[in-house]
Order: sequence, then C-alpha cells, then structure tokens
Amino acid sequence: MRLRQLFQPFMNFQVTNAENPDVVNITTDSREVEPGSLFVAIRGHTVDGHRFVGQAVERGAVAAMVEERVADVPEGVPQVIVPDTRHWSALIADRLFGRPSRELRVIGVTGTNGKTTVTHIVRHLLDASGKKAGLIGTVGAKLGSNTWPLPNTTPEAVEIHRLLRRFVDEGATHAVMEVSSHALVERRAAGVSFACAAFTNLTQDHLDFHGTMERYAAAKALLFSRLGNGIGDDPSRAVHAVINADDPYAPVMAEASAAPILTYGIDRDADVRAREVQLSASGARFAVQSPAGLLNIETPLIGRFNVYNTLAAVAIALVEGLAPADIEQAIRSYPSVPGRMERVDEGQPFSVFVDYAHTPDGLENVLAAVREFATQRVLVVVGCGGDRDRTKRPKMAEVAVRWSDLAIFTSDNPRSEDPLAILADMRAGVSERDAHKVFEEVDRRRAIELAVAEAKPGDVIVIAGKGHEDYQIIGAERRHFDDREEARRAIRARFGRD
Ligand SMILES: CC(=O)N[C@H]1[C@@H](OP(=O)(O)OP(=O)(O)OC[C@H]2O[C@@H](n3ccc(=O)[nH]c3=O)[C@H](O)[C@@H]2O)O[C@H](CO)[C@@H](O)[C@@H]1O[C@H](C)C(=O)N[C@@H](C)C(=O)N[C@H](CCC(=O)O)C(=O)O
Ligand SMILES: Nc1ncnc2c1ncn2[C@@H]1O[C@H](COP(=O)(O)OP(=O)(O)OP(=O)(O)O)[C@@H](O)[C@H]1O
Ligand SMILES: N[C@H](CCC[C@H](N)C(=O)O)C(=O)O
Ligand SMILES: [Mg+2]
Repeated sequence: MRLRQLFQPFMNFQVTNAENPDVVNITTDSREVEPGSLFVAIRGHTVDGHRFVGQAVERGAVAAMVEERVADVPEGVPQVIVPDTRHWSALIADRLFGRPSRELRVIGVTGTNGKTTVTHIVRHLLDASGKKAGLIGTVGAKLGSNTWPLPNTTPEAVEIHRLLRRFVDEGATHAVMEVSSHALVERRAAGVSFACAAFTNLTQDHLDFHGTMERYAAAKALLFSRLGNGIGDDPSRAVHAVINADDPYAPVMAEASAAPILTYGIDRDADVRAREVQLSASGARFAVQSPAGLLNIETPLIGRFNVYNTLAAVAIALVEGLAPADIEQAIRSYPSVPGRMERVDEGQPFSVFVDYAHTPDGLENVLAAVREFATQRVLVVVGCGGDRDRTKRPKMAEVAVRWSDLAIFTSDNPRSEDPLAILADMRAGVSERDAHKVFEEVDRRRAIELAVAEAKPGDVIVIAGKGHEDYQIIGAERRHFDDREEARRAIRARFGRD
C-alpha cells in the first residue's frame, strides 16, 4: 500500500517530503527492517528508537514514522511526524494488514492472575466445538499445531496485527489473547476490535510500573472502555464483557464497560455461578447456573482459583454461542496448562508441582489448594524476579512461610539486581517466630535439589515462580533453565536412577 494511502483516513500528519513509496511491511525494530518497510521509531524505556532511523534506512526502510524529524536521514526517505508513535504504529499496522481483527472474533483476557489459564481453556473449548482459535499470550502464539515464541505476554502492536492476519489467513474464526496491563498502558492492543473482554481478578503486582493499585486497575479497565468501538450493529459482531463478580475491582471494570456484561462467580450473585463446589486432589466438580441452563462441570484443574478460571472460560464460551453440552465435554478433557500446577512424576514417593505463581495472591491460592489435599508437609521453593515490583517480595515470602512447613527462598530471574539483595527483601517479610521455617539458597538448581533431598514420603513440593519458563536471566545473561527438568534430575539423582 502506498504511504499516503496508508495514512489517508487519519488526520493530516506532516510528512517531510512529497515521496509516496510502496510500503510492504512495518516494524518498530531496526534490526528487523527488510526492503520496503515502514520503520516506526518508539521512545522506549531503555533506548530511543529515533536513534535507529538511519540504520533502518540502510537496511531498506522506505519511510519512517517518528515523533520528531530525525536529522541525517536521506532526503528522499519520507518521515511522517505523529504525536505518539506507539499508538499510531498500532493503527497503521491494523490498516496495512487489512484490519484482521474484524475478520475474526477477538477475545481479550485481562487480570493479575489466570490470563494464561483462561485463554488456554477458551481456546480448547472453541477448538473442541469445531471452531479454530489462535492464541496469543505468555507461553507464545499458537494456532492448530503451530507455535511461535513471543517476547512478551502481549506483544507490541505491530506483532499483534501481524499475528491476527496470519490467524485469519490460516482460517481462524477466533483469536484469544492475554492483554497485560503494560500492554494496555502502552497501547499495544490499539486498533484491535475486541468481540469479548474478560476480567479475572486484580491483586498486587507490577507496582513498579503502575505506582498504585488504583492506576493498575485503571490500566486494566482500558480494555473494557474500548469495547464495542466501531463494530456496528452486525449481530455476528455482538460484543460482551465477562467480569468476575467476586473480585473487589469488578465495579471498576463494569463501570468502564461500553458493552453488555455477563458476570461470573461463586460467592456473589452472578449470571454464571458455580454451585456445590467440590475440590479434590484430582480436580474440581461443580454445577454452573447460567442463562443457557445448568451445566455440570468436572475439571482436572486443581484448586478453587481454577474454579474461577474455568467459570471465566465457560462464560466466554457461552457468549460465543457454544453449546452447554460441548462445553461440559471439552472441560472434562482439558489437558492442563504448561507450567501451571504441572506435576513432575518420576515415581518418587512425594508429589512435586511446578507452578508459575509469581504474585502474593497467586502463591497463596496455589499453596492453599495444595494444603487442601496434602496429608504431610508442604515444601515450597520460591524466589522473586529482579527489576520488577519490589514491594511484592516480603509479601510473597510471608505467604510462602504461612502456607508451608519449609520454605526455601532462592533466585527467580534476578536480571540486573543482586540476587542476595532480592533474598534480603524477601527475608523482611518473615517474622522472627517463623525464621526457623526458612532456608536460603541463592542457586535455584541447588534449592530444588535441597527440597527434593529433604522431602519425605507423602510430602508435597511446590516449585513456584517460573512455571513454563525455560530460561533464567542472571545479569545480562539468559541461560537455559527449566524447573521441571531440574526437579526431574534431582529426583533421579536422589533415587539413583541416573
Ligand atoms: C517495560 C516494557 O514494557 N518494555 C517493553 C518495550 O520495551 P521498550 O519500549 O522499553 O523498548 P526499548 O528496548 O527501550 O527500545 C525502544 C525501541 O527501539 C527499538 N530498537 C531497539 C534497539 C535497536 O537496535 N533497534 C531498535 O529499533 C525497539 O524495537 C523499540 O521499538 O517494548 C519491547 C518490544 O516490544 C518489549 O520487549 C519490552 O518488554 C520487556 C522485555 C519487558 O520486560 N516487559 C514486561 C515488563 C512486560 O511488558 N510485561 C507484560 C506483562 C506481564 C504480566 O502479564 O504479568 C507483558 O505483556 O509481557
Ligand atoms: N484465578 C486465579 N487467581 C489467583 N491465582 C491464580 C489464578 N489463576 C492462576 N493463578 C496462579 O497464578 C499463576 C499464573 O497463572 P496464569 O499464568 O494463568 O496467570 P497470568 O495472568 O497469565 O500471569 P502473567 O501475568 O504472568 O501472564 C498460576 O501458576 C497460579 O499460581
Ligand atoms: N509476567 C510477569 C512474569 C513474572 C515471572 C517471574 N518468573 C519473573 O521473572 O519475575 C512479569 O513480567 O512480571
Ligand atoms: Mg500469562
């Protein structure tokens, strides 16, 4: 598409010359420019993309979108000057890729915890009902049997629109995506026409980025305030908000919503409500009252929090028109999410779970669930990420100690921080009375070995924080590290199978 045609529906931006090149691609990363690309310069948290316009042109960029004219760029290359390149990269990518989000139904899921789980269940329900759903989130992008790694839970705007185009071209009817609060603030989902937006819960995380819980909640609410924009009256484009009625922040999301709301929950009155919840070591059973009638749900997912995740998925499936019988059947066969309460079983006489709990609430939910069925001790291995919300560290430590018999504090992804300083932040959350329950081992591999060496028959070990991650970031180095592999190795070593 010609540059001017690409910008034509929008306001008249200043362009530095009269050239009108053919734009075949768009990118915000100079290293990914190919001939014919429009390069978008973004002022990031670490570097200013305007520095790379020259490099982008050398690699074949035919135009640049900038916030300020960049000097030393060849005269013949037009620079389009816009007020906010992050925002406009989204709207232009949407147009360049042919408005893909309008050719399928996009379901966005936001909330502190549960996004990955809910999106995976929804995708499974849609696929099992004969639809075809693409997935975008923490564990990557997926469509059918194809998977693509992603750098973030919610990739940047250009990548979202590119992925949606790929989904449409490969026959997808739906896209289910996690929409993080960072993404909402950074407008990574701008230009996406959502057919459904869902809210799981809001508890402490990311205060380094948002500052306060109020601002964090306001970021999440942006997903709901954008619902229904420009979709029109076509009934196949019906738009819905799906909200957890039991969460204290539900009213914030509901007030922001421009679309009809379907609530779900257990404790409060809700449109989709679980009754007679029975939890066990092998999952949960419950009935669901819904506008489509009564559903009998049996899920292999463990813990009350997963009842909420399952309810969210059921509510989304109902607004997407799936039949209750299909939902019931597909939930029963749901295979579980990688790295979420993932069992490591090498035939050892105790249980080992790897879980992605990396917030105080996530950790409490998981440990409370384990406590429900543990007959012996609960051992937890946990650390906190570096360069992330520091105020959650003592809280996670306190939760770990309160819900376990032995807590081994270790490193998560220390990133640029001193791992020992992170441990000290955690230690601040432990009272003197509980200090004897804590062991510190900065090396995560050794911490896992310790837990495995210490476990007695019937104990349960929870290795928390990294879930599906197959790396550890220490300083600037990202090396291969996988909690599941480490646990397996430690178990085999202890029982002499290696
Ligand atoms: C704070 C944050 O959100 N950072 C994200 C952001 O980085 P940034 O805007 O600061 O980018 P930057 O590195 O300063 O670079 C600025 C620009 O220069 C460009 N550049 C840079 C170098 C170069 O040689 N050439 C070039 O063109 C970059 O492509 C970029 O466009 O944009 C990058 C590109 O998309 C992301 O990879 C990066 O995520 C980092 C890795 C990150 O850790 N993000 C976390 C905080 C995050 O976003 N988390 C949320 C949710 C977590 C949750 O759900 O709990 C997520 O959605 O993942
Ligand atoms: N509904 C829930 N409420 C509280 N904790 C939960 C819930 N669902 C999952 N968890 C806990 O949080 C962890 C992360 O779950 P999940 O990956 O589904 O969340 P997420 O919102 O995608 O996280 P992220 O923000 O990192 O992408 C799980 O491993 C579990 O410990
Ligand atoms: N999406 C979360 C993941 C945290 C996972 C934990 N392993 C860490 O690295 O802190 C974040 O970016 O804060
Ligand atoms: Mg996630």
